[in-house]
Formats: sequence, C-alpha cells, structure tokens
Amino acid sequence: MIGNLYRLWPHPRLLIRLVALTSIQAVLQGLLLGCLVPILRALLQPMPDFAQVTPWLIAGAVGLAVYWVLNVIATPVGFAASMELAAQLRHHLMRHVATLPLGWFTGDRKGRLARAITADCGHAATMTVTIGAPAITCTLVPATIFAVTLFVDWRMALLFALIAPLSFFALRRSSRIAAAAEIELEAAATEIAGRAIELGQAQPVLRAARQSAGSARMRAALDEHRATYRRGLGRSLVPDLAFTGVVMAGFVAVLCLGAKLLLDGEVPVAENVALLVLAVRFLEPLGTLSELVGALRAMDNAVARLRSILSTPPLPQAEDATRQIATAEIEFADVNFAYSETPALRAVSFRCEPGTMTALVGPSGSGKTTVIRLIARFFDVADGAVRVGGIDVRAIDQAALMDDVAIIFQDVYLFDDTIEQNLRLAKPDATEDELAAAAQDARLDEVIRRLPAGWATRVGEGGAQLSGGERQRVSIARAFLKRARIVLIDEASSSLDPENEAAVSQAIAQLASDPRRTVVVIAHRPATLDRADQAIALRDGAVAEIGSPEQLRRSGGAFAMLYRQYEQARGWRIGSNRPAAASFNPLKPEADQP
Ligand SMILES: Nc1ncnc2c1ncn2[C@@H]1O[C@H](COP(=O)(O)OP(=O)(O)OP(=O)(O)O)[C@@H](O)[C@H]1O
Repeated sequence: MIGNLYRLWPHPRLLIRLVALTSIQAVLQGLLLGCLVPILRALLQPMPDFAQVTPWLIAGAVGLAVYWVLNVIATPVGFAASMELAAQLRHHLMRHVATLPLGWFTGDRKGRLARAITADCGHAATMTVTIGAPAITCTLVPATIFAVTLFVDWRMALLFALIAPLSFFALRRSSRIAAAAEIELEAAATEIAGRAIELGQAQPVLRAARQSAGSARMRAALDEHRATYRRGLGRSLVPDLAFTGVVMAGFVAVLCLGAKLLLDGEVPVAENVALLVLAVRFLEPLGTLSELVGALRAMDNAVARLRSILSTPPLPQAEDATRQIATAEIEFADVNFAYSETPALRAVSFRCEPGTMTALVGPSGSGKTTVIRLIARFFDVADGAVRVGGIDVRAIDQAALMDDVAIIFQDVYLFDDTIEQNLRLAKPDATEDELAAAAQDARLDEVIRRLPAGWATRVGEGGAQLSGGERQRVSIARAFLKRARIVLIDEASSSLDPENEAAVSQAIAQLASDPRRTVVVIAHRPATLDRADQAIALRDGAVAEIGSPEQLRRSGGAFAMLYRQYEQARGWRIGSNRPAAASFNPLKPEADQP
C-alpha cells in the first residue's frame, strides 16, 4: 500500500517529509511512555528516590516539548501536504493523459478520467494525510512499546509479540472483506452516477413516459447501492468482531501475566503498573487501526484507479521524429487494424493528393471513422503504414502532425466561453483580420452578426447556445484559422436546416479549393459526393471501390447504389414525412429497403 502511494506521486519529497515527521512523533510517543518505567520504579517504593527520578523527569519533559513542537509543525505541514499532493497528482494525471493516444478517450474512459481528477486525486491526497499519518502512528507506537518492554520484562514482550501477529491476521481478513465491499460499493455508486446523468439528459423522454422522478433502472440502481452497503456491513461484522475479540483477549492475557509475575515476586508493583500502562498503549492503537482499515482500503482503491490510468502507455514517439511535414499527401499502404479481435480495416490502400477532396462512403461499421482516426494517429496500425507527406505517421512528431490536421466531427464540442475564444483555440495569437477571414470562409460571420454580443457571445456548455450546423461552422473556421493542410470531416448524417446545410457545404468546398490542402470527408450528401475528386467505398473494413464519383456512378456498383439512395432519401425528406437517410442500409439491395 505504502509502495503504491509512493510510486503514485511524481515528487514524493513532501510525502517523505510527512512520513518522517509522523514516524519520529510515533517513536517519541513510545519512548516517552517508556520513561514511565524508571519514574514509577523510583517513586513507587517505600522511600521515593527523587535523585534517581530527576534525570528521567527532565528527559520526559524535553521529549514532551519536542513532541509538542513536532506536533505544531506537523499540523500545517499536513494541511499543506494534502493540498499540494492533490495538485501534484492532478497535474501529473493531466500531463500523462496528454501523451495518450486520442483513441484512448472512449466515453467510458472519459468518465473514469473525470472521476479520477475530481474525486480520486483529492481522496488519495487527503486520506494520505488524515488516514495515512494515524496509520503510521498506530503501527510505530506499538512497535516502539514492544522494544521498550523487551528491556523491562522479556515475558511480557513475548506476549505482546504473540498478540501482534494474531491481531494482524484478524485485521488483514477484515481489511480484505472491507476492500471487496468497497469495490462493490464503488461500482454501485458509478451505476447511480450513470443513471443520474441519464435522468438529466433524458428528462423529455422520461416525462413523456411519466417517469420524470427516475426510471426503473435508476430506482434499481439506488436499491442495489443500498443492498450492497448492507451486504458489506453484514460481511465485515464477523471479522471486525474477531479482531476486537483478539485485542480484548490479549488484554486479559496481559492482566493474567502481570498478576502472575507480581504474585511470584518476579516483577515489583511499580514495574507491573508501568507494564500495564504500556500494554494499554500497545493494544489501543491496534484497535484504532481496525477503524482506519476501511478508509485505508478506500484510499488504496482510489490509488489503484489512478495508477490504472497512469500506467497506460503513452503514444510511442520516435527519437528522431520529423517536425515538419513537407506536403499534405495521405497514403494508406496495405493497412490492417483491429480494435479487438475483429478486424476494423483489412488491407486498405489508397492515396489522397494535396488539393483534392476524398469522400469516404460505406455502411455503418464499414471502417470510415477508423480511416479518419488512423490519419490523425488516434491509434497505431497493426500492419502496413499510414503516411503523411510520404512519412509514416509513427515517425512524425505528434504535435507537428496535429498542427497540420483539423478534425471536424459531427458533434462539435465547444467550450463554455465566447465564440472568439473558441475560435482562438486554433491559433491563440490570431489577429482580428485573421479571425474575420476565417469566419467569412466558414460562413460563420453571418452567425456572429446575428448573435446578441457578436464575437463576445458565450456559447454555453458544449456550445449549447448554437445549433449543430453553427457549431460545425465554428469548427470549420478553426481549420481555416490554423491553416491546417489536412482536414478530416465527418459530415453530419442527420438533417441540418437548409441554410446551415448550404453554408457547411460551401465552407467544405472552400476548404477543398486550397491546392496545398487535402480534405477527407465521411460523406452523407450527394452534393458532397459530387464535389469530391475521389470516392472510396468501404465494405467490412476493406476497399470495395475506388475512383472518381462520376466513374463509380457509371459503373453501377456499391457506390452508385449508395448515391441513388442518398438522393432518394433527400427527396423523401423534402417531399414526404418518411424518415430520412438514417433508416437506409446503403449496400443492401434496394428491394430490401424500407
Ligand atoms: N473504440 C472502438 N472500440 C472497439 N471497436 C470499435 C471502436 N470503434 C469502432 N469499432 C468497431 O470497428 C468497426 C469499424 O467502425 P467505424 O466506426 O470505423 O465504422 P464507420 O463506418 O465509421 O461506422 P459509422 O458510419 O456507424 O460511424 C466496427 O465494427 C465498430 O464496431
């Protein structure tokens, strides 16, 4: 546990100082109690020997003063340490996740990361101080008392040595059960958190179903959490009682041994009294340790969750990585890639020249998004190579690659800041003219003119104040602003309003008109397919067809069928109430379509 903690912090010096301070205090506490032996021995006799007791009283007073000073120092150090450790840990975590492959950030992992940053870092740091320090005291005080007792009476020390491992085993058992219960409780709490998010996000649906106070799943999650808590309590009851029993039995054994030594005349009254005091202080911390054990386990689990993120290997970086990409040419050379067992891409080869736009098409799950992700090096390929400007992306510095790449997702996330700051993310030092030009090219200027505070309008959490099409225009404007030579677009598959659709479509065409730029778009609209210089139809992770859209339409294959269906879908949406493209499987025979 201590090892795990130590390895967790990037700069463990503060932790070492805190542990050293607490350890010195604990040993001092044990030694001060040890002073009682000669003091009582000198005082509890028919003629008290003050000369003999004086040096011990002085030593005790000095020890107490040192203990008090250390205590005064340790309290603020403890507070400062818990803040500092949490801050250190959060920075360490953020620095580490910045080196992870972008493909690591799945929904589930994003949730874990949020929990790690908001809860686990704070818990681990606070508990290190509030639980870790008393745990050290509860271990070192009995250890010191044992050493002192050895000098007073070896038989009593032997009894202490017997009680310690017995209580240690009982404690270990109860701590294991507490750990398992804590993990179950954490899983139940995570389930509740998930359901609570759902409760907020799905309010309209839940209200329509008259379940606004919570779905059946939410209630089930709450019941499960309560049941898990009760189960945990029930399971730890017996081992907890066993531990208390061992400690109590130990104390009875100490009393019996003390009485026997006294009656046999082997240990005088004064020493017997001192031994009893030592026994109490030996056993008492063991009892406290049992109260700390649950919290220690909770801390260990938080530490383990943090370590599981911190131990994720970063994206490998070549020693002599290229820092400047010569051209925006993209090439896939016999690429194979799998997320798990099933291949997502199989022997994919194609080339995209600068100054061209390539449209990726294919049914859901055919590998379009994976192609986009591999160009931006979200993951490394298993076989073959992805090259940009003729260089394998694994040999290009990740920051340099990302400097030249802009990704426009279907769901654009904007920060809860002004529209200007959201745009400046692409180029923090952009001049006003550059901002205005990018906004104009992306047809964002007309949106900004309509907004109440223009460029200074806050876009709300995730960009909620803007429509989907407007958010995409912000994202396209970022691509213009950073002069990205590689633009990867996942065109919105759901319908945009006609104004946004025309604006986004024009902005994409404008992006593609730059002869230095390569645009790859997952296309869902005939207009985009018509504008493309090259189309690649994917099926089951393999290239089914490749050529110019015109050529492929004439050949009457998968692309032609898909094109007709997109056209038809648009016609249906405009002319009737039938659902739009989402219900089509482009590579299914038309007769089988709805
Ligand atoms: N993060 C992931 N982890 C595991 N498997 C994944 C992941 N992302 C995609 N896949 C799988 O890889 C295959 C290709 O998925 P991909 O998202 O590239 O297809 P797509 O053509 O973009 O689909 P869609 O049009 O639905 O977005 C699918 O079988 C998908 O289930």
